Amino acid sequence: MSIAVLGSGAFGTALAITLASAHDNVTLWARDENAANEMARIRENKRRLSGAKFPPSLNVSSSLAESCEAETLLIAIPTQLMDAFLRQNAALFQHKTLVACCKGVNIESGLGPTGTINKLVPTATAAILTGPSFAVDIAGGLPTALTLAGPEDRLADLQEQLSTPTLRLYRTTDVIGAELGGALKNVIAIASGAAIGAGFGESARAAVMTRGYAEMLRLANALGAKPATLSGLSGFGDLTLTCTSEKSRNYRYGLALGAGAGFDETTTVEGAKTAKAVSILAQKHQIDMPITNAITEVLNENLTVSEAVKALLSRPLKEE
Ligand SMILES: NC(=O)c1ccc[n+]([C@@H]2O[C@H](COP(=O)([O-])OP(=O)(O)OC[C@H]3O[C@@H](n4cnc5c(N)ncnc54)[C@H](O)[C@@H]3O)[C@@H](O)[C@H]2O)c1
Ligand SMILES: O=P(O)(O)OC[C@H](O)CO
Repeated sequence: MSIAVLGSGAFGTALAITLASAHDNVTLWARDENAANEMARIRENKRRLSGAKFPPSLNVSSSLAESCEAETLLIAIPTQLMDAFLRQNAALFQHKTLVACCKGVNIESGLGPTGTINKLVPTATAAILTGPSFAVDIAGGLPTALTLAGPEDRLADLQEQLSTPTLRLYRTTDVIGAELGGALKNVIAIASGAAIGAGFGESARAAVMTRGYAEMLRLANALGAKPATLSGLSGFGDLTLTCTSEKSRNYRYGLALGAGAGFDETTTVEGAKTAKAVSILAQKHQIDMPITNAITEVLNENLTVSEAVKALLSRPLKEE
């Protein structure tokens, strides 16, 4: 079985490293020819995942057509860029198994990664790989468990193909639940970071995480997800990791927001655009998502973090 990882950011590179350590015929595709040549030569992605050496068997290519000859294609580019990427290259993806490896909701379409694949490449089989993991941990061979969600008829084979001795995949057919868990937790991670960055303390962060989880569940239920999926790796598991670790870019972005500090705008922070996309979805489905909406208001510069907290605390008292 051949695998290509499309996108040589931190996550794509980490997945390619672990997959190539366990399987033959793994290719990492980078869109930039110079970057691909350098990675092939020095056996490392210095820019995105410095220090993680490539296994000798990992191929690196800047030819998308060649890379797409693989049977299974993992797409590891940020969510907001997937739409254009799939449109531009749709001819190469027909009848392929496309595994989305990103976490978010598209701000224009309101679709998650698999929804985007299904819309733009309907002949493909769409799956998603998501859950608690930092690229540096996966690439370093540290034990990691993720959720693989996809259609029943392909799922067990895919699970076998994409598992490695250190990367343990759990399967589910609840694609909506898996992708919503990964998308929504990033918004709550920004809120958690903001709580800590503004000096509100760890008890406040626990409140944000718990009430954030409650609103994640409300939206997921309304959109047809299974509650059990949200309590698994792709929901609760990833929420816990992302809201408590400074390795998370979403959490660090929140820290900077809370502290009124600057943040490198070129960093991938999926939760920022996803917050806005989710607020629109919540309004459409009439779901109460106060923390997500507060983050959207802060990002739109309609509220400061302190004003957002005041507004959250002054809501009418309610049952848990
Ligand atoms: N980094 C992690 O620890 C981690 C872990 C789990 C999941 N993820 C998810 O993986 C996804 C990607 O994140 P990342 O950490 O790899 O981001 P990154 O910022 O490290 O890299 C993004 C990559 O996408 C590439 N890219 C952008 N536009 C492209 C296009 N049009 N065509 C081809 N390539 C393009 C960039 O060149 C870059 O290499 C995100 O959804 C993120 O949530 C990341
Ligand atoms: O760095 P972040 O915030 O994108 O988080 C990375 C992963 O999603 C954690 O599971």
